[in-house]
Amino acid sequence: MLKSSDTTQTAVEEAIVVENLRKSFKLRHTHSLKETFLAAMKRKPLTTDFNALNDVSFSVARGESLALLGFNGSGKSTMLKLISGVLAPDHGRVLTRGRVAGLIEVGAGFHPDLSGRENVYLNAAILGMSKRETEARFDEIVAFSEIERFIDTEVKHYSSGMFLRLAFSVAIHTEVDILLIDEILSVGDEPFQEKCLARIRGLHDEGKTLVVVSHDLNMVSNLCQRGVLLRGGQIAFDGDSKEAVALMRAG
Ligand SMILES: Nc1ncnc2c1ncn2[C@@H]1O[C@H](COP(=O)(O)OP(=O)(O)OP(=O)(O)O)[C@@H](O)[C@H]1O
Repeated sequence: MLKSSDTTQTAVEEAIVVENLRKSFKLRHTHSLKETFLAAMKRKPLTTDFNALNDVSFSVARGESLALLGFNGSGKSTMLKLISGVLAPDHGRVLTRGRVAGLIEVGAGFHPDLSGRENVYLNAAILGMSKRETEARFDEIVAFSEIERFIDTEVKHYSSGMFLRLAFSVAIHTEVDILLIDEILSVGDEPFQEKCLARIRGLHDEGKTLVVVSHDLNMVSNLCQRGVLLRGGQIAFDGDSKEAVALMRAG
């Protein structure tokens, strides 16, 4: 089923359709009450709109792996948040088909006062899994994360790597059709990164759709066939991921 505020159907093979997307944020120009007051008196604008993404359109076929590339601040994470539905666009629309799991901010769905065990159930529920489904996969999820000893510890005592391990483990053990992965892989140590990459490749082989953001250009161009290069919130290149990386490196 297609998830969208709009009922227009897309071609069957498309997992994600992004149409004329614009997302702007307000930039504040004052940082104290006094400055705000003085600026208001002088009728100076207190904020200006800044387009993090401006008129971006592309689509991702089912089973495709797409790397979102670009320098710091080019709009990659904003794009992932719009695809996952964490953010709403100011203009345009995003259509997705199937279950979307986003690994966007480490531990974003975690409640600090709950234990790892309770958070597994909470996060799995957020990703659309029933309690019974989670119970059936619980041991596998914890084994993959390799944090068995700490599973009953409150997650506020976890390191960022431990957060990542559990969050990643839950996400890849749920029934997903589209997996969105932001830089977070870099939080894990090398052996865990390798294990995650192998699992992500496995999911792709099974036909899942991937959208990956990473500054590890070699890894991402090996993992993904296609690269979309963002520059200043707009698409500068859309094509072979190795070509996109070469263009990015050229500056
Ligand atoms: N909530 C927000 N409020 C204001 N500005 C924001 C917000 N989120 C993002 N931005 C701005 O939007 C622009 C794009 O940010 P985004 O995080 O999408 O970039 P990015 O390509 O993922 O960068 P990086 O490689 O550094 O992670 C940046 O200039 C950022 O400051």
